[in-house]
This record gives sequence, structure tokens and C-alpha cells, in this order.
Amino acid sequence: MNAGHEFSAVRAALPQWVEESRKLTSRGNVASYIPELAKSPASALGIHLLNGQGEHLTAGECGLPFTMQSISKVFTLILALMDHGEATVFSKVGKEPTGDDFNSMLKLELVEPGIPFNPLINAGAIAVSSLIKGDGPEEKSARVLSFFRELAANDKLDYDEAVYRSENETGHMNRSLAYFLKENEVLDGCVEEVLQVYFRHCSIRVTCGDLSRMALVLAFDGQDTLTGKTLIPRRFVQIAKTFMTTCGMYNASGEFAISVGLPAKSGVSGGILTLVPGRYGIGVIGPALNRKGNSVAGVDLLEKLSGRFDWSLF
Ligand SMILES: NC(=O)CC[C@H](N)C(=O)O
Repeated sequence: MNAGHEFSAVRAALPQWVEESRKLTSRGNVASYIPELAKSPASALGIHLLNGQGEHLTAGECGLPFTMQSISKVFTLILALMDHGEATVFSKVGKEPTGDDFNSMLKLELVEPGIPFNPLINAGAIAVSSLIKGDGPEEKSARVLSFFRELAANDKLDYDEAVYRSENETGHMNRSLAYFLKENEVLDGCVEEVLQVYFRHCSIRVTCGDLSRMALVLAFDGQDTLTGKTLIPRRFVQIAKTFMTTCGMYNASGEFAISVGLPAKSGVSGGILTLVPGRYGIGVIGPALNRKGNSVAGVDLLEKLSGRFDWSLF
């Protein structure tokens, strides 16, 4: 199918598929371990798909704002790589999937040296947050926010203060991971300051449109095709997409690779950022999560799209 035909076919199919997938939201639950996230609308489902010419398709509640949560980890990894290069980053964090829950401590104690398995689990992303350059947590967070604004081409991106506070007050598991990393000399500096940077980037508020624009940069190897600017070196996009494929959907990444076959990253807010290389950036929101912590309806919708239009990379 040529690109124009496919775009029209996606346009024609999307509204009905969103309504079909939405039915699955009753089988999931919104995250409540960050109390503020429990207020998310459980039956929402929205999608925004953007191509390299800037044409977009939307369906469902695509304008719903939500926090990036774990999706942000892809881009803080990229910023840390741009700040320090591969050798330094991969001295603090590994390259392998865990098969465990995203906030698990288990493997930190089982391996030598006790560095986190990969940058997309919480322990790994906290280690990455400690690598962001800047004079103190405010400056580091400001650098992250301005990088995200540039990628999303949206100067208005900002924090959801209520979600930030909610996670900061209740993030005991992340605190224990961070202190463990400090003990293992993976984290430099003050643990509370590193956590501030981590909780801040998780709380950046976006819509599906913002995610699709950020994903489009990855789909085109670091180029913003709409401005002609190179925003990320190709090598770092390659690293990010590899982690998204092997670890991006937590311990359901293998299943997702089989059923959808695209690099993707999900967050506990119910967002999913994914891309079809050289073609589309895609943002999805569906706050009701399955048992592995991924948007139950969002995954179903992506399965429909990838299956019908043969998007799997494999
Ligand atoms: N899976 C997620 O989206 C986790 C991010 C969340 N901020 C946490 O640390 O628990």
C-alpha cells in the first residue's frame, strides 16, 4: 500500500477501532500508587498519529492532558548520552531487560557491580537522572524541560505540580532504590536532589500530539522533519529505539514485540509513545492499565493498527 493510501485507510479505520478498543478499558485499572493518578478518566482512549510532512490523524480523547511518567525516561537517557557519551552512561546503567516489575529492587542485589539492568526501569532512570548536567536540581530539571519542549515543538510543556507533589510525597519505593544505588556508588551527589530531577521529569504534562511529535523525531533518526533541524545524534536515537524495543513496555516487552513489533515506551499514566520508522510518530493515551502496567486499550489499538497495516519491524 503506498503512503497516501495507507494514511487514508488509517483515517477511515481509526474512529471505529478506538471505540472497539475502548471496551477493553473496563478490564484495566488506573494507577493509584501515585494518588493523584487515580483521578484519571478510566474509560478514556485517544490517539494522535503524525507523518513526516506534518499531516496528522486523531481519534478519541486525543486532547486529554496526562503526565509522561516512564515515557520521559527515553528522553532523559538521550540527554544524558548527549551530555556524557556512551562510555560514562553505560558505566552507571546496563543494557539488558530484567523480566521484573519496573520498580523492582530484586536484581540490584543479585549482580556485580550493582548497577541497574537498563535505563528504562526506575532504578536505571534514577541513575540516568543523576547524570543530567546542570548546577543543582533546578538547573538540571530546566535543561530536561527545555529539551522536551524542543522535541515536542511546544514551548508550553510544563510540570503537573499536583502529580509531582503526589509522587514526591509517596515515592517510598523510588527513594529506597535511590538510596540503594547511592550505597553502591552508582549515584553521585545528594539522593533527594536526584529524586527531585527524576520526579520532575516524570511529571511533565503532555497530550498525544506532543508525544507524536517527540516520536516523529525518533522515527526520522533524530531529525525534526518539520523544521529541518537535527535534534538528536542518530547513534543515540538508535540506542533509545533499541531499549524501547527490548524494555519499553516493562516486562511485557517481548509480548508487545510479537503482537505490535514497534519501538514503544509506556508510562503508568496510560500513555504510550511509539513510532513507525521513517513514517509516523504516534502518541496514545488510555489510563486503564493491564496487570503489567501498560494501557490495556492502547496496546489493543496498536495491535489492530500494526496488524492491519503490517507495521511490525520483524
Ligand atoms: N512506570 C512508570 O511510569 C513509573 C514512573 C513513575 N514516576 C514511578 O517512578 O513510579
